[in-house]
Amino acid sequence: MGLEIENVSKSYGSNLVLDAVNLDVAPGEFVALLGPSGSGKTTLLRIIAGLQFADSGRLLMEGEDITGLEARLRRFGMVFQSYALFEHMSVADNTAFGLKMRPRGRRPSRSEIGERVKTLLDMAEIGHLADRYPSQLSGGQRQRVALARALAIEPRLLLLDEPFSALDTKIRKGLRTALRDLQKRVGISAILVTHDQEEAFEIADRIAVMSEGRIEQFGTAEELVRSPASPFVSEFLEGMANYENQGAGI
Ligand SMILES: Nc1ncnc2c1ncn2[C@@H]1O[C@H](COP(=O)(O)OP(=O)(O)OP(=O)(O)O)[C@@H](O)[C@H]1O
Repeated sequence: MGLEIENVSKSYGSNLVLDAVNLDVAPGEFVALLGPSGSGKTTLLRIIAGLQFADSGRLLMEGEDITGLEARLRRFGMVFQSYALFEHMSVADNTAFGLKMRPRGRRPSRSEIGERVKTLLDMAEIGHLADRYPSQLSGGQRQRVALARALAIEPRLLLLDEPFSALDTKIRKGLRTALRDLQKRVGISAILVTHDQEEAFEIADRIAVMSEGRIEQFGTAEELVRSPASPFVSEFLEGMANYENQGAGI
């Protein structure tokens, strides 16, 4: 069942930013929202997160209507480009934060929290950094902490908005693999916003190509390349490939 997005529209004044968007994400599936700047990717992700609300349409998570549910009640994990870690807390404490904040009845014991944090940090390959502070980490390591922290609360869905775009090429590639492995091992559904075709193709099971507030095509990388649904999709993918071949990209 996963996440179902039905006819979601959103305008800012007279600017229609999302135009009756439909999308479904299966349990355990990794979906990328790929498109040029201004196509509505971030707005759609923020609506899924509950940080913004659609003007019309519905969102269902595991069959539950979450359209009007506030963000903190959705149990979604989030990682953004500049994810603010708590600078005065160690990596382990940052990761444990969401669990420690739970009301007493739903809070795991100290030792359970410790175990879960250790497992996640090991899975994110930063177990050896548990006692460090964010200021002592590289950008890539910080994003690994952000990822472990987002997953610690056992979210129903993982939302990622250009999480690696501030990092350099080599580190980004390593993180893509780490993200993909972690997501599959945890078995969670995930949605990644990116304008980077290589990133989308490498990580996602299916890719939604967006343009001007609409999903032009939703399919696997192979489907998009083999049978693009519109001139926009073929031109967009071609443009990206040329850009990369010239050595200008990624
Ligand atoms: N708070 C806002 N108020 C007014 N217009 C907005 C607001 N947020 C976004 N927009 C507009 O909505 C459109 C879609 O923006 P959005 O950030 O969703 O696109 P995007 O595909 O994520 O782009 P980018 O890759 O540059 O982040 C843009 O035209 C943008 O200017």
